[in-house]
Amino acid sequence: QGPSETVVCATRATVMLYDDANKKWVTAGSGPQVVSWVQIYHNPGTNTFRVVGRKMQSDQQVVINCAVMKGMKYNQATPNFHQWRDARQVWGLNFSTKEDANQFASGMLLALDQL
Ligand SMILES: CC(=O)N[C@@H](Cc1ccccc1Cl)C(=O)N1CCC[C@]12C=C[C@@H]1CC[C@@H](C(=O)N[C@@H]3C(=O)N4[C@@H](C=C[C@H]3C)CC[C@H]4C(=O)O)N1C2=O
Repeated sequence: QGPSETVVCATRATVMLYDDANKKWVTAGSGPQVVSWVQIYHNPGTNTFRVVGRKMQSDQQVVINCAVMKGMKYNQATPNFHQWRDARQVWGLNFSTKEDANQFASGMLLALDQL
């Protein structure tokens, strides 16, 4: 979180990327598939939002740092799996509970609404 950013929402999720070449989902980041702490940051100065996720393990590896683009379609494919496209790839969030999923989705929809 930068100095001028506030946190819109924060949940646990496994961050995934769609490997278009092999038509399969892979977990983002290196090493074992672990749950990440995924936050949406807002920079009120520039009115921009980004999704930042860090693995909930010792190295806190950043596995997603993705701008929320105006007009982006946030697809709640299932109650526990939500996905969206950015310029280069498709991101997926696998939530352990519907509550976590709803919490994140409401933060994302709020962000999209303010762009
Ligand atoms: C127009 C457009 O872009 N459409 C996109 C979706 C989209 C629509 C609108 C706006 C943005 C976006 Cl992103 C599209 O369809 N996409 C985006 C890339 C992938 C996919 C294309 C084909 C495959 C077929 C199966 C399906 C899929 O992946 N389902 C999941 C799934 O198989 N899994 C994941 C969990 C649950 C399921 C829901 C966890 C791991 C794995 C598993 O269950 O083991 N697909 C997609 O979602």
